[in-house]
Amino acid sequence: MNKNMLFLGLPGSGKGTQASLLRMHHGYEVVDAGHIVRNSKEFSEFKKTVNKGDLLSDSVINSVMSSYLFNLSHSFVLDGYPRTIGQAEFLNSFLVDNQLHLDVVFQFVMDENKVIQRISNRYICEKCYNVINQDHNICSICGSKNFVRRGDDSDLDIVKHRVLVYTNTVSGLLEYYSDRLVKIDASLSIDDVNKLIVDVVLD
Ligand SMILES: Nc1ncnc2c1ncn2[C@@H]1O[C@H](COP(=O)(O)OP(=O)(O)O)[C@@H](O)[C@H]1O
Repeated sequence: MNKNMLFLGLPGSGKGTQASLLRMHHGYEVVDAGHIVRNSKEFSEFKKTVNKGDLLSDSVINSVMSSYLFNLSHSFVLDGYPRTIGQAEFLNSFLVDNQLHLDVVFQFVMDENKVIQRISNRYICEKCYNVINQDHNICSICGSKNFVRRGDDSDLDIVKHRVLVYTNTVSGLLEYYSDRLVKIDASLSIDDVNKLIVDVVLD
């Protein structure tokens, strides 16, 4: 059985790109918290917090994520959830109740200045919010050719704030998951990062 995993890493460190590759090539189910938040019917209520670069409260995000967690069955990638100990504990009790297991936690390690630079140049698909690889002019998920900047990507101060929020919250999670943590150098090429992940998670 393929291993279930969680991605931790700064915004812009390539988590979404790697999750998409695992979905396309290895049939992984991807749970992308940011995507779920931006597509949720309550987004108008969340927009102010999201566009400031702040986290939604644990109770709000746990409730938004619940229905997606209920659909988890086999090999899954969690991207962007959990981000706090409160969320990790909520997830853990859900997994235990449903006889599921989180096998590996990848920490995407990358220099803050590099991710800030990457985010400043990043575009997403207007239709499905997939991150667009700059070499392509068509969305690999839905085929749309219309790309936009994300509200929370467009302002440098907000990007820096998201980096700070990540740095302040991740240390607790690194400790919580220390028994299954694997660090990867996220500044390597997309293919090389993919190989590192695949080597660990595929049996
Ligand atoms: N696990 C979470 N806990 C709280 N808020 C979240 C969570 N996941 C996503 N959000 C909200 O959605 C926003 C966008 O998420 P995401 O696209 O994953 O951002 P980033 O690229 O900054 O990691 C976050 O800045 C936050 O406001």
